[in-house]
Amino acid sequence: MERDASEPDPSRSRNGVVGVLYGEFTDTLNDRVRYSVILTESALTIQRISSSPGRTKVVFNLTDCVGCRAHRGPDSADVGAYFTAYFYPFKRRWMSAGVARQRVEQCFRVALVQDPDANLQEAERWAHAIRDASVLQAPRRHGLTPLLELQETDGELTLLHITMVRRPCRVMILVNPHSGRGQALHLFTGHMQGMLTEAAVPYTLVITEHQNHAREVVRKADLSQWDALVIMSGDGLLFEVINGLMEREDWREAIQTPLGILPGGSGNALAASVHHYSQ
Ligand SMILES: Nc1ncnc2c1ncn2[C@@H]1O[C@H](COP(=O)(O)OP(=O)(O)OP(=O)(O)O)[C@@H](O)[C@H]1O
Repeated sequence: MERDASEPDPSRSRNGVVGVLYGEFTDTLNDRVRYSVILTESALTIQRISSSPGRTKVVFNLTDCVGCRAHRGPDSADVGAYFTAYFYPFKRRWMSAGVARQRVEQCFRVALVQDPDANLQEAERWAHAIRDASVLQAPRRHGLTPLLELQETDGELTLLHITMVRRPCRVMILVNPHSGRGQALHLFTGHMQGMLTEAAVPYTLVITEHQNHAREVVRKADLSQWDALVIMSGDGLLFEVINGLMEREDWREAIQTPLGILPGGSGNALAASVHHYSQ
């Protein structure tokens, strides 16, 4: 008898969870600690394999995942490979009632065989699958472009199919190093740079050197090179960037460029209100 397509495929099901991928990997520091890892369309479920009962299962929502990469370990004699997923889930703050996004890194060692290349291939397969699944959970965040497949019949257009295509979101980041009592650049290198690397977002950093520098850069920039302009500063630099865009001959298109603001100033009223209302 043929299996109903709507029924879960039992070969991809473990502990009642239907997975896109299922694997067993070891802890990065201790080979004797093993985890079962299940990737579904919406979550990564990690369970410590242990004979003693207890709450060892952790579920990460893929909407909180910014990226995942496969890599080798620091020891060249190690045949194992690794994949690391980066999550920013909401968590309760220490000694506070509020919640905030906090970074969680999950790294696994893949040592299925003695061949390091085969292990790396498996780690890459996982990293790829986790990235793809998280992109589909948060298409706008990952810069997915919908491709519409249309068919023309007797002058009428019919939509056949929508495919989401991923292309890297290229960002120009403008930082005023004097902003926020000189803290903006430090905040960028200390926090933002790492997150951009984890999310594999290619960016160009512009550190402003004088008043109206950002305005000139934006006025002259080839905007087809960028998917977004992000300002890390107080409110002043954002106004410069908007003025620069509005002074261009192609200002009608230019002002459509997505703008972002990261709080780097002392007051950050605009960044706070924009981010508050976008939640
Ligand atoms: N390298 C620079 N040297 C001097 N002035 C700069 C430089 N880069 C930008 N500026 C100017 O500094 C002004 C204030 O910048 P911004 O709003 O980013 O910081 P801030 O005043 O520290 O922020 P906040 O108002 O929140 O304290 C901007 O209008 C900009 O023209």
